[in-house]
Amino acid sequence: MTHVFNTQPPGRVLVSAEGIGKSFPSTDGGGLRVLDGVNLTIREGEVVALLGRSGSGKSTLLRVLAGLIPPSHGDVRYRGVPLAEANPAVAMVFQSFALMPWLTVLENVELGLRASGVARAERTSRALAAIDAIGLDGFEAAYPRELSGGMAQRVGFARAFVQRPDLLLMDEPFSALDVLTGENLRGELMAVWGERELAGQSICIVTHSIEEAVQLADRVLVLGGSPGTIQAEIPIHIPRPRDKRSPTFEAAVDHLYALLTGRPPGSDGVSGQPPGPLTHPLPEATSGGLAGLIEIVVAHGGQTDLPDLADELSFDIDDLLPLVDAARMLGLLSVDGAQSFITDAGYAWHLAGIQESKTSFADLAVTRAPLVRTIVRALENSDTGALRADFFRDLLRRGFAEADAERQLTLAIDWGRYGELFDFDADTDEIVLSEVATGLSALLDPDSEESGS
Ligand SMILES: Nc1ncnc2c1ncn2[C@@H]1O[C@H](COP(=O)(O)OP(=O)(O)OP(=O)(O)O)[C@@H](O)[C@H]1O
Repeated sequence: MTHVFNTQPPGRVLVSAEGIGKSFPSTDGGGLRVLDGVNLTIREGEVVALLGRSGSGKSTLLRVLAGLIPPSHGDVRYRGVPLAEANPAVAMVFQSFALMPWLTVLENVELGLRASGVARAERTSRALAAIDAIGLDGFEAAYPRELSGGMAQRVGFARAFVQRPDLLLMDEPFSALDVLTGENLRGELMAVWGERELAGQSICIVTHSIEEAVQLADRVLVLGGSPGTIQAEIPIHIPRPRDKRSPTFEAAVDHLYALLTGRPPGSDGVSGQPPGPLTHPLPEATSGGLAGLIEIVVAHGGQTDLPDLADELSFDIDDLLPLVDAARMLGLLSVDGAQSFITDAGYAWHLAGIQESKTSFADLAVTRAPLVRTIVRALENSDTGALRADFFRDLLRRGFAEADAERQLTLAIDWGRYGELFDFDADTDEIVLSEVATGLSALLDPDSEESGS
């Protein structure tokens, strides 16, 4: 396969989205706002990455751009014309491959062409060419169950290429694959795209991997906040093929890391919003995970570069950042740009014996983790020191989708149990205050809320 890389400057606007907002109905009957005021354009011939953490609305935005779901506000235009339904000039590649198990590779690839009425001879020759281009030659008669994940995703790509789309939309296409397979397939995708014969003219890829975004994109749009907005647009002017070890590549990765941790260099501190369980959710980190992170940072001399650490641990951003966020929420780590530093409280927690470390964790959780504080306060105000978990579920459903609300409660219970603040009785579905927590009531002084961030 010849590796001719696309070096054309971006052309005319292909897709534009203006003022996009999207809400979903929430379980309490209100609306869950997922996107707000999103503006973006995708031009002919460019690769755009939508980078953001889990839940930032990336997949939702991609589906809106494809015309698969309507926005609640704003509009999407394709070559200047408002999009009212699924855009036929767009092809999609999904993380889950989404192949038809009862069809062969060739039939799966032909499927879209058959639906759009392409004659048999043409669809077979186009499908065979696409299969060949993505390295699946010889597997035409195989069924999806006979293929490895990497091969199955090649079918996903072939099925998209064969449509000769103007725009290829990809939703985390490599994240279900092992690291090496993902790396290979990324390289091959870019080679096929460079040839321009089969691939889409433009690519928009959703990813939560910073390295993947820098590897592939001409522009990275950083999605974040709640509801999600585009928080930064970073052009990547690194010639292709890109060398991950080059200083320019590393500098771009560090810059995006700093943006995603939400702390540009020199600005670690408390956020402006008053902390509450709905505005300051608990990051996805268990007490055990936190202890592991602090241990590793101490082993690095108390300071570490986050992208290097992620690399070392073979973590991607979704694995590492919630841990870092949780450690920062509890004041165990501070973050400046892409550097993290252990704090005095972090050292103290690390060095403490088992009981002492539980007590200091309890102090930090009650003063700095809004949901834990809310639970302790509510339990203290109940006659029996116990409340049905549904009481807190109802509160959380006002700000989160069902699964996220449950996740928040599970995390709070893990943190509360570790600090011996409260316990959860699965039989009665009750959260019960512990004696330790009763002794912490002084920390629940309203003034102490300001210390949470
Ligand atoms: N059809 C839906 N109904 C209700 N809520 C939804 C729906 N689709 C998405 N959401 C919610 O919207 C939020 C954003 O989801 P989305 O999948 O767009 O985020 P994401 O950034 O792609 O996350 P991930 O990387 O985890 O896939 C989540 O809280 C999700 O639960």
